[in-house]
This record gives sequence, C-alpha cells and structure tokens, in this order.
Amino acid sequence: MPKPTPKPKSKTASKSSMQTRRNAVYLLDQVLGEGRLLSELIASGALERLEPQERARAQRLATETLRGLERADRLLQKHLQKYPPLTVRNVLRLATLELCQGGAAHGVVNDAVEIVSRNKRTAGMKGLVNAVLRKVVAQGEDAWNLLRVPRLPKWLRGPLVQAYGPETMMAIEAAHFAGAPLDLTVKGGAAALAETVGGVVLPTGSVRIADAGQVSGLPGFEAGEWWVQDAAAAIPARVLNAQAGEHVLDLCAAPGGKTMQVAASGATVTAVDDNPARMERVRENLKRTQLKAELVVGDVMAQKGSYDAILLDAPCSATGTMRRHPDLPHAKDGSEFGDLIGMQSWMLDHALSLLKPGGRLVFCTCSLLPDEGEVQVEEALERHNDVRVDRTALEVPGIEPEWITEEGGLRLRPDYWSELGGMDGFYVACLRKDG
Ligand SMILES: C[S@@+](CC[C@H](N)C(=O)[O-])C[C@H]1O[C@@H](n2cnc3c(N)ncnc32)[C@H](O)[C@@H]1O
Repeated sequence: MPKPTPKPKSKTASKSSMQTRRNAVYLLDQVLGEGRLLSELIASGALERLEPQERARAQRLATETLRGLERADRLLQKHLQKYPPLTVRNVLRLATLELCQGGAAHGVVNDAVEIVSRNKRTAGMKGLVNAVLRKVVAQGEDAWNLLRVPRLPKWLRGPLVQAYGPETMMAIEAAHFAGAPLDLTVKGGAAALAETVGGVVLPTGSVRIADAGQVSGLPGFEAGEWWVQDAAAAIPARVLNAQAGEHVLDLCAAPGGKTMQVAASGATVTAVDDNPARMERVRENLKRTQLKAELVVGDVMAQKGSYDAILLDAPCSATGTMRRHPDLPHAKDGSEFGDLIGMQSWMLDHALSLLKPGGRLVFCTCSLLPDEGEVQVEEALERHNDVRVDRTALEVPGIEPEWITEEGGLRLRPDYWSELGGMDGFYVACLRKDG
C-alpha cells in the first residue's frame, strides 16, 4: 500500500514553532545570564503573549535544556573554537537538545538559524550556527546518550558530596536527570483516584502519575478532589497528624499544599504567609478544594497566640526540588543561603514560643543542605531546654527506618524510591514542648 503523503507544515505552524523556540531561548538567556528563576519569569508574565500550549512547550524546552546543559555543552565544545555570545550559545544548546531527543533536523536547524538571523547583533553568526548544528546531526543521538549524567555546579556539588559522599551524590544527580512524575495528594480515597487517573498509590499515600499531560484536564480537578504536591512535600503534614478540634498554625503557608492537608483533617487552621500574591493562590486552592482556613498575610515573626500544633515550612535554598527545577543550580550561586539559614533559626525560635505546653511543632525545609535541616534542629535543641524531638511522630505509613537521622528527624532524598520515580529532597522533624 502506498504511504500517505505527509501533510506539509503550514507557514503559520512553522512560524509558531520558531516563536516557541525563540521564547525558550529568552528563558535560557534570563536564567543563565541574569540569574533569574523560571518560576519567577513565568509568574512575571514572560511568556504571556504565547498561546497556552506554546507557553507550556517553551517552558518545557527551556527546562529540558537546563537539565541536559552539561551534555549539550560537551557536544558543542568539539565544534566551537571559541565561545559565541550567550544567546547564540543558548540557541545551539536548545537545538542540540532537540536534535539529540529525536527532533526533526530540518525544522530544528532552520529555526535556530532564523532566531539568530533576526537579531542584528547575532545575524552574522547564522553560518556558524548552521555548520555546528549540521555536525551535531551527523554525530547522531548516540553521542548524547554516551555522555555522563550531568553534574551539579561545583559550588553546590562540594557541600552535598561532603554531606552524602560521592556515590550518593551521583545517585542524586541521576534522579535530577530523570526528572519528576506528577504527584497528587487526595482528599478522599487514594486507590479510587489512582484507578481513575491511571496512577499508582505510593507507600505514603500520594498518587503518582507517570505521564500526566495537562493537570487541569485530569478527572477530579474541577471538583477539588486532589491537589498537586510532591510525595515528599506531603510527609510533613502526615507527621504533624493534626486532629479535629485542634488549632493549628501553618507558618509560611503559600501556595497552600500543606494548609489543605491540615484543613482536610478537620483541625482549625490559621495559615500565615507574607507574600500577598502567593496567599491569593492559597485562597484559590482552598476554594477549589472546598476546604477552610483563616488566612493571614503577615510576617512569621509578628505572629502571636498559643497553638496545639504548628507547621513551619521555612523559606530555604529549595535544593531539594532540583529534579523539578533544573534552573536553580544555574541561576543561583549560594550567596543567599547564609541569610536563609539565619532566618530559619529565628523563625524556629519564634514558632516554638507560640506552642502550648505539650504541643508539637513540625519543622521542614525542601532542602538537601544539612545546615537547613539536621543542624537547625540540633542547634534549636541546645537553645531550648523545654523542647525534645518526638521520634514517635515519624511512625507514619511508608517511612523507611533508614531515612531517620541521628537527631531524630527525617532526611528525604531524590534518590530514594528510585524504582518508583524518586521524591523531592526534604528535611522534616517533629519537636515537642514539655507539658
Ligand atoms: C517553602 S514555601 C512554603 C510552601 C507551603 N508551605 C506549601 O506547602 O505550599 C515558603 C513560603 O515562605 C514565605 N515566607 C518567606 N518569608 C516569610 C516571612 N518572613 N513571613 C511569612 N512568610 C514568609 C514565602 O512567601 C513562601 O510562600
């Protein structure tokens, strides 16, 4: 039977794919040149002019390029005598990623040449871009697959190797390179939802979907039956184990993943965050899930009162989320981490002062750095004679004994559950005030 003739790509379609790639290059320029995070760029409307589908594609292309940046650079370095300007390098990096992931050579190379030609400062380099990408095509996709798993930049790799050792570091980097599935926290029965969405129930009760597509299109979204939350991020509220009738203070609450978990337990929740825009997202999330919490836009340090239980999800380096956010190690250099570590200990001290005698506080950070986890708890215990670590709080389904640390907290790492698709890095500990 003769093969059907492929439908020629319309001019509009090819123009829009070029626009999408051009926007992906813009994102790369901002992350790698200006140290901006993708989440900030998207929130500030960087891709607003694109259609939703193109926006998602531009974001995905930039994210994938950052994930494979080291491999792209290694392949390109063979064909470049000196480094071209950053934006040209980013065009080459993006095109290399696409070519090595099976992108159609003709479209990818043409668009790369077109993007460079449209900019007066780089137009003179279109010949170079064309020649280099032809060589990448000639090398084939295998050249990409033979390269080592990309490593973190030295400024971050150093302290993590010191904390976990070189072998674990490589396992963490493999988890980062593999990326992350979509995890949902479910208000009702996890098994029923897993069946409906074609996912699996994880040992800690979250539902995982390997290839989710558009989140708002999944069954149960409109009805507010679940919310997106990495399985590791769902553990702190499970450790807090709020009960109906308790008054719980949720500090640093936005966008509200943990607020919704605590509210779903039937406890009375006061949620605090100092970012009004992010607090708006908590409001929307509560509305969609039909859950209730009192929302306070304000500083943690200004809070007063006395609570049965407190959840403090302190602002941190977010180094535990790099498998979802591969821009972070390229946009940051660690210079802000000292201030964050200082803020975490002040917040922890103030939060402990708001706890009733006999009450419990769960401290957590989405960080891989012990200075933002284990060390915070060890030092807080030295400062507060009336506080101890509650190890029994960690008796939660799915928690493995080897995740428990010397001081009695929980160290979660991206290389855990590797056969299930990993988890974000997190630190969680439950502290109890003497009665
Ligand atoms: C790790 S995020 C919280 C995530 C949230 N708990 C959840 O589960 O969805 C940290 C939050 O701390 C907030 N924050 C930072 N400094 C703060 C402060 N001094 N007072 C109150 N909130 C603060 C930020 O606006 C940010 O929303």
